[in-house]
Amino acid sequence: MTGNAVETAGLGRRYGKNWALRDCTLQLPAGRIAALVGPNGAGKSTLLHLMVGLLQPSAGTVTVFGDSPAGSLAHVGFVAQDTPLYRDFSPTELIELGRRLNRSFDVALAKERLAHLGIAMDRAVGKMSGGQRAQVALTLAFAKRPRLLLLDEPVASLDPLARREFLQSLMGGVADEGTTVLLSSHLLGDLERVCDYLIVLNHSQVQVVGGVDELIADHRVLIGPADIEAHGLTVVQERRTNRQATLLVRGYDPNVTPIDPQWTVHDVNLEDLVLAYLANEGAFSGPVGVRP
Ligand SMILES: Nc1ncnc2c1ncn2[C@@H]1O[C@H](COP(=O)(O)OP(=O)(O)OP(=O)(O)O)[C@@H](O)[C@H]1O
Repeated sequence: MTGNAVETAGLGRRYGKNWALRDCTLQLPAGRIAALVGPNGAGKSTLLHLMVGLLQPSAGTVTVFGDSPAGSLAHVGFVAQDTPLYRDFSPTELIELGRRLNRSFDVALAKERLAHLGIAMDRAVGKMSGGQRAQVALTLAFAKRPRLLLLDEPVASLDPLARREFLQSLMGGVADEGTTVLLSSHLLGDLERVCDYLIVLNHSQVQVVGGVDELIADHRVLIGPADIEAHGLTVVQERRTNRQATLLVRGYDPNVTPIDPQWTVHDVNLEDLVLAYLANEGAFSGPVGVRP
């Protein structure tokens, strides 16, 4: 599938005088598994709620597969942070509800997944553990066979085994169906394993957006003696001790910007990259590394 699953332009949402999300312009290309990361209160849930039309923008626009959020709802699966389900309903009843509400609802997939997870089909979800409830909510979202799956911290309440199972089925599902996924989480290690696109929000604004491979390729860690500089490079994060300097830089190309040979150059991983940007929130006011 080509094109963008989601496009936002100047999107913002305000509560009173405070912006929960501000001037957010981004594209999420179809078929990607995207990580949405940022500190508490950065605006991640707000962005997801705007994408499904649960919130209305105070500024700007958001489209999903070229349509309004309301117009594209049939193609979107959403699991909110608190996995809201009808607490008195059992999985059997929720599956029946899903089938009646969505013509494409995959009853067999839902039943198989819950059986595989050992979840009681006739027990009210209100009596289940938080992790089991999360699994039921995720299963219902999967079974809708959406083109876009929006997940707000879906693995937070899952145990390590369940987390791995969930992430594997997520990758499998996307490979099979071409589903676009946007997944908010604080677990950077998990995200690194499954995501190929990254959106970093910080203080209500987009700080980084782009393909993970392109972003990794565009950044390097330089390590050298404490007293040398890296002239001509964009430094995202700089740490100096008495003996050593460690810089995370963007756009390093040895053919364009020769550096002091005392620097050693190292690759970055996603976790280092995200943490460097989050630690240096003031340095960049708009998105960087935009190469979908
Ligand atoms: N209903 C509301 N009324 C007032 N302010 C709100 C409301 N919902 C969110 N906010 C504020 O908007 C900002 C963004 O909140 P949001 O829930 O989108 O952040 P988040 O990145 O999802 O955070 P977390 O990682 O803690 O879930 C926060 O400062 C929050 O206090």
